[in-house]
Amino acid sequence: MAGHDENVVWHAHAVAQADRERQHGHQGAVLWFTGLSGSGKSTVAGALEQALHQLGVSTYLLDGDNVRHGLCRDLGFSDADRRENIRRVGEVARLMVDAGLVVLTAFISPHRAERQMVRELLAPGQFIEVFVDTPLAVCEARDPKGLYKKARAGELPDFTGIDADYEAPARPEIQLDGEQLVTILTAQLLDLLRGRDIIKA
Ligand SMILES: Nc1ncnc2c1ncn2[C@@H]1O[C@H](COP(=O)(O)OS(=O)(=O)O)[C@@H](OP(=O)(O)O)[C@H]1O
Ligand SMILES: Nc1ncnc2c1ncn2[C@@H]1O[C@H](COP(=O)(O)OP(=O)(O)O)[C@@H](O)[C@H]1O
Repeated sequence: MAGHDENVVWHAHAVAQADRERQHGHQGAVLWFTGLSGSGKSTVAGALEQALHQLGVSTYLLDGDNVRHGLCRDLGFSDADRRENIRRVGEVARLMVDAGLVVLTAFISPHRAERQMVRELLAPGQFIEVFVDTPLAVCEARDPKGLYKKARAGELPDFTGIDADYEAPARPEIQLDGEQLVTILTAQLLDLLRGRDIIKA
């Protein structure tokens, strides 16, 4: 893969992130949801996006299932491919934060190192790690796509939580109890965004 080219120079544009944020009436930030398959990342991120949209906040939801149909369609689930998946999504999220959006991402993102890599792409306070903490047994019982069943049967190798690692965040900005009602979890996240002055109180 081509690396950084010393002949390519960063161009500072006349309209800056702060100008775009002023126009939106809120700050740009990324809410980085992480958790096991079936923990509720997409569901909670989707409910929060709907609530934010109703409040007039400019949002975008990047979801693993969808991104893997396009931007990351060439990637599988080896450690190297997951890393590249998260790197690309991190870069896209960074551009969207620069555009002044509240970005929600829903990726398993199982490794601490990759989540830290994305954190370091963003300015302090703009990366909010949301750990959707749902026990493996609960995720496995939900199994909406039947993937745990396949993984247990040995038909889906490298499945997170079964035969691939999930490293829980040590210090997420917020840890959600994934067995609580989605409305309660959404309210907790709205409080966090207000408390951090990302959206208006
Ligand atoms: N081997 C393996 N391990 C984990 N997940 C798998 C696997 N194979 C397919 N899937 C499906 O892909 C979704 C996870 O994709 P992500 O892009 O979020 O994964 S990662 O962050 O790169 O680890 C995940 O979606 P969610 O259930 O929404 O998390 C699964 O539906
Ligand atoms: N807080 C919750 N309480 C009960 N069921 C939930 C909750 N959050 C999600 N679910 C259900 O769990 C399943 C997995 O949720 P999903 O959002 O697809 O998880 P993920 O994106 O982490 O894979 C879905 O069937 C969803 O309806």
